[in-house]
Amino acid sequence: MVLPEDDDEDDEGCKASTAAVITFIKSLSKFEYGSVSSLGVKGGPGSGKGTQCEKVVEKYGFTHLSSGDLLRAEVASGSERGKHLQAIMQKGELVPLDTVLDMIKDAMIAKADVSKGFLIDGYPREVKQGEEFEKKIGAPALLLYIDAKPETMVQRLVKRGETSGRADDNEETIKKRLDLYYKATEPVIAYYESRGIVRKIDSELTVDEVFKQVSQAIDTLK
Ligand SMILES: Nc1ncnc2c1ncn2[C@H]1C[C@H](O)[C@@H](COP(=O)(O)OP(=O)(O)O)O1
Ligand SMILES: [Mg+2]
Repeated sequence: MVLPEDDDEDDEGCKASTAAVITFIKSLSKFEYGSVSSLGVKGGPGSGKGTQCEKVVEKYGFTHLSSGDLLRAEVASGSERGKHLQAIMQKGELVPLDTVLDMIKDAMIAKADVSKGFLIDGYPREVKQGEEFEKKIGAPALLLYIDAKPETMVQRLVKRGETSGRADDNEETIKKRLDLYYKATEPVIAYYESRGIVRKIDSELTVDEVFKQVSQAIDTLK
């Protein structure tokens, strides 16, 4: 899936300054926050990533960056890129690699001076995205793997769909998203597992019990 050419209009002009800011972020996070510069949060749709991230933000002062939320905000803006993205997301497909990474990068730059760390929720979806993230931003300190059974995820999403207004919280799209999740995400988990940074969180429990495990994982970084 390729975006229209004119999306890259100002790309060249921005590249140099973006690179400088990213270098600045990296040195800043190393200097002030040790290794807690970015934390990946993975798990299937409906596993509870958003719910847990919200609690981490509250307790640890991290900034929550959900790739899905960033994309939905772009759609809500009504831009040409947003319209194109909406069509892809409605089908339950993955949006182009560079688009998501650029949005995450921009959001990190915007919060670099006020954030204690970043929760990168729902990204990378594919190993290739993970490699791109490391090239352009840096390796995550930890990967929280929010693990729930497929039945649990479907059940939670159907329920969320009653109030979320999300175009993709309907049963047909949910099934597609779960299929895609298992195909694309398991290699991603394996990729980070080989580096020893995955912390598996049992998300079949209550929100608070899940959060206890999440907190323990984050506390090991201090
Ligand atoms: N541990 C838990 N027990 C019960 N419901 C939960 C839960 N964690 C999250 N939920 C609910 C909240 C949402 O309505 C729905 C999906 O959660 P979410 O945080 O939006 O998931 P995700 O961001 O991984 O898609 O399930
Ligand atoms: Mg979410």
